[in-house]
Amino acid sequence: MEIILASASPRRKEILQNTKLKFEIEKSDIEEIILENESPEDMVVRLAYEKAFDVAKKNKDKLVIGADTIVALDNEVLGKPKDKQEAYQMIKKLSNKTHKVITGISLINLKENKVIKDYVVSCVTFKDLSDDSIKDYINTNESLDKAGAYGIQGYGALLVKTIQGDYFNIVGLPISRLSDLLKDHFDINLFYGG
Ligand SMILES: Cc1cn([C@H]2C[C@H](O)[C@@H](COP(=O)(O)OP(=O)(O)OP(=O)(O)O)O2)c(=O)[nH]c1=O
Repeated sequence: MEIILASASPRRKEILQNTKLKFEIEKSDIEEIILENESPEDMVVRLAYEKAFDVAKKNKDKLVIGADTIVALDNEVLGKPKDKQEAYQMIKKLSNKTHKVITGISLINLKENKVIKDYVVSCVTFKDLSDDSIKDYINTNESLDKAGAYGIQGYGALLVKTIQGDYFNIVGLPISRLSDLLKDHFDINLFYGG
């Protein structure tokens, strides 16, 4: 079965490219709308599904993979900051606390009427950051396209005290869970690619 990753994220592409899987990229153009009274977990699962479904409609015989990542501090969802000022506020909020990074994944093959939805949670504890170190981080310019305004794969690693759970989930694609879902539901083995 041909596979499409419904994502414009270079990180997701890179993580999946570290396996033997052959896939194409086709990005979805859904609007990421936030609904009131929706839990962070429900939200990422819904958005991952909407991204995958948008691409699956145009590719009914293919298997489409969608994902969405957010940062949740208590019950507040931190998505991508709109500017450096908001990025600064987000990092300040995360300082000296533990937050969840949640990635929703959805696998859709409309021909076989299969829709799989799941999510993975990792916990990240930030150091007690000084205002100067937050400023230094914002000046790296890596905040703006990332949930929670940081990238653990870059300078963001310097903000982190500990992590619990799957590192790749924090970067945007929980490859270990995805591998289980592909095997269990589609008989696809990432060690071999097919
Ligand atoms: C917390 C964290 C997030 N991120 C990224 C992962 C996601 O790409 C991004 C969250 O945005 P998403 O909306 O999940 O994804 P995207 O817009 O980049 O790509 P697409 O919707 O086309 O699939 O934040 C990191 O790269 N590192 C981190 O440490």
